[in-house]
Amino acid sequence: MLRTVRKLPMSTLKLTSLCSEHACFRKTKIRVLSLTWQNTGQRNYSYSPEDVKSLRSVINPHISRIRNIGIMAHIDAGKTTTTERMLYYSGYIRTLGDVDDGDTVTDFMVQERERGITIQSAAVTFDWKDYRINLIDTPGHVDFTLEVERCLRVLDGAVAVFDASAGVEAQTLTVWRQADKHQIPRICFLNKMDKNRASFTYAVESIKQKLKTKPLLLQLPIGEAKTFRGLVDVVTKEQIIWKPTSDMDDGKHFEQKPLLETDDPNLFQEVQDARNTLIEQVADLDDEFAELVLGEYSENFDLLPADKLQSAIRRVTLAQKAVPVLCGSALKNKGVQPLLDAITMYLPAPNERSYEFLQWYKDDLCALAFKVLHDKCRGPLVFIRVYSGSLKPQSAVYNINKSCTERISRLLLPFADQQIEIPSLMPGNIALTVGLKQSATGDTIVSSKASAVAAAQRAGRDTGRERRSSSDVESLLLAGVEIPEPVFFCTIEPPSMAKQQDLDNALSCLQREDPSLKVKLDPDTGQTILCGMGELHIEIIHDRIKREYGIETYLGPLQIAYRETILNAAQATDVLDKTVGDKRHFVTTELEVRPRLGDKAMTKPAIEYAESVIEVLPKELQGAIENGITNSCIQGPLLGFPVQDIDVTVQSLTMHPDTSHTMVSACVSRCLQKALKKAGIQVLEPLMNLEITVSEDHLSAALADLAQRRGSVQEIQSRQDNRVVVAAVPLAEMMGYSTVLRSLTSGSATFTLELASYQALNSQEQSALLQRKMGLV
Ligand SMILES: Nc1nc2c(ncn2[C@@H]2O[C@H](COP(=O)(O)OP(=O)(O)OP(=O)(O)O)[C@@H](O)[C@H]2O)c(=O)[nH]1
Repeated sequence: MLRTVRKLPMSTLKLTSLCSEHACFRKTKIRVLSLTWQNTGQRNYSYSPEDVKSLRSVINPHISRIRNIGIMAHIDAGKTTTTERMLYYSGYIRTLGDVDDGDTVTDFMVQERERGITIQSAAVTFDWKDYRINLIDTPGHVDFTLEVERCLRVLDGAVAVFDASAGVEAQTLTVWRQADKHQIPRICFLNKMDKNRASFTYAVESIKQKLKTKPLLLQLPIGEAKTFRGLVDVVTKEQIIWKPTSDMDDGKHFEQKPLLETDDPNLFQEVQDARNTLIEQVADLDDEFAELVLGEYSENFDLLPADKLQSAIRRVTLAQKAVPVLCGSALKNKGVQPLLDAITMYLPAPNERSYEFLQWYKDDLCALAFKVLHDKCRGPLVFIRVYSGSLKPQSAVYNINKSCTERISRLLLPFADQQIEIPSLMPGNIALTVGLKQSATGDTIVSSKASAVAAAQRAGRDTGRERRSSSDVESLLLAGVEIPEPVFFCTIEPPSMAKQQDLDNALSCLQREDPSLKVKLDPDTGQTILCGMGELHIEIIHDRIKREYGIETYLGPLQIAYRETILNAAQATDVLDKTVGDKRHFVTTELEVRPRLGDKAMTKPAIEYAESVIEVLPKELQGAIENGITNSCIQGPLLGFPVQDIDVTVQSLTMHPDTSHTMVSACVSRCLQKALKKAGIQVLEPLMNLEITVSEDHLSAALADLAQRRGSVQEIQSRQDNRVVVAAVPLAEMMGYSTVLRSLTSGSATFTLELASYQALNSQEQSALLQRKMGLV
């Protein structure tokens, strides 16, 4: 984040269309198309159109040969650089891209290349040895955490990349927890072993302490920092040394041979000890292996064949009992090929993961749309992962989330800068679809509405519930990712009213790509409001509207998304009596509100009905009442911020038989506002977890600044030569913090900011805020 802005890409040339030739694949046509959205740099790809033949075998590989993996880490740990090396060694690209030169394959958005950070996850498909790897490079910046979680949803395994000089950093913890939630087996890659302060031991210890996991050391580095030149495979006791060749030091060539005692007696002993420890660790976690070790090989672990140990490591990794640890330096081209081998060897194939929902679908199609891209010529391109059944072009599919049937016109496999049109997509695989107009990121796609209902019924039976209605379907199926409420918002205006429609279109396209972006209308001013996860998030959206949609918009000042809650219980009544045409709408209602006590902030009110109401209330009216209550909570009575943590009881409701549901909602909504006002409103502000990594020299300046921001320091840790300050600070005090911290620390410090909770403003702060909002100060 505080890294100096990196160089602009040299070229903004559009990739020329490579080919649209037709080639035969078992009587089926395969077309190779160019990627039109990767329009910011000319790359040198290995697969030329003539190579289409070589792609035939990869179209639908056997499921056991597929690895859907993600690369995740703290910002700047080296995910994109590692991915770029993987693509190079696999033959996907012929020249190595560099994040600092802005010409990597996966960071293809202009903003990513300019800033040197990953914003959108990128999905690339390549082959390593006999395996198909679908790899997703995820963003490290905390504003894009949701993008990471969305991707984790479709991954079978992940590589967590660490900066070996920093160990576990703040964002690593967040993504690690997300991977725990989705039960994703992982491998750790200690990158940047060439850096001055790189320490294998320190990084491993930090994984043990902070991630509370059991690291399995599968490699030991040969040398550290400047002297880092290779590694030893602890399982096979082979040393792998990268030696620059005369013409190019691209890491393609390395020497792999057994490590002998005469090569380096100390290292030999270290490896011997590490292997014994590894065997003991794995035996502790895997009974089958323990039996083997205690039986045949108890006298001499040296005789234990490497493949037996590898199979056992695979089992414990898949069971998430431990995590293999590897090391290297992606930038210096060391350690990436063994990492690729480890991905194929230790991470699961799609059929080795267990998904509860699969039993409900049997062999029917069940797929997840996990990413949307907008292509100017072909409209939305939706990335789909198939879990069961198969997908074919020119077929109708049913989107459960949107309750609509859509048509897939084509299926494309993204391979380098080409897209290969494919005849079908089998379980476990990932591809791009053309033709889906409604589907958005996170939607569940099945073959038809009937198949969704059948799956829901099977699920209902399995869970011992009553037959479910079709409206219950979505709650049963592939759960999307929980989208946190945005903490920042601002108004956005087009240059003229004539451009409003274009802006609305651009925003709806961007929202389909990114569900963490929220757009709403200010009911008082009619202005469009943009809500995002952080300053960077909003900045990037603004920039994309300009560059990708050609609209120069004006953003209002960035504002904090406060919340409102109530201090006491209160009751209110309301009467609505309105005649529209010849119909009289008449409702009376009485509501009670109470503060809800609980750990988790909830913006959705808990709604109950008094006995007397529930006895006479027609079922269909319940929806209208609940809409009225929920809508009223979107805008609190004091400042118009969402109301959280309240319980509502509908004490009474009477109505004239002709009264429309809309009028019932309106009456309930108005009554709730009255009750909230009577209950006394407390404004809550977002409180953030802040983690600053700063050198000893600049620590006091950073702390002094923090004190002026109402920050409370919780802990100061040591991380190698740096200090890590862990603090809680109100978001309102953090506007423009990156600029201030940069100048205070000469650009050497970094920080991450993440929502912790909402805390009450004291009465002084609350009235000052009220005055500011009313324009009185
Ligand atoms: N010394 C050293 N630097 C590296 C290594 N790998 C990456 N870097 C540098 O670290 C910086 C960040 O690298 P990226 O690959 O963009 O890291 P990232 O994790 O993808 O970053 P985000 O996408 O922004 O989260 C760049 O300046 C890289 O050149 C490495 O092995 N050694």
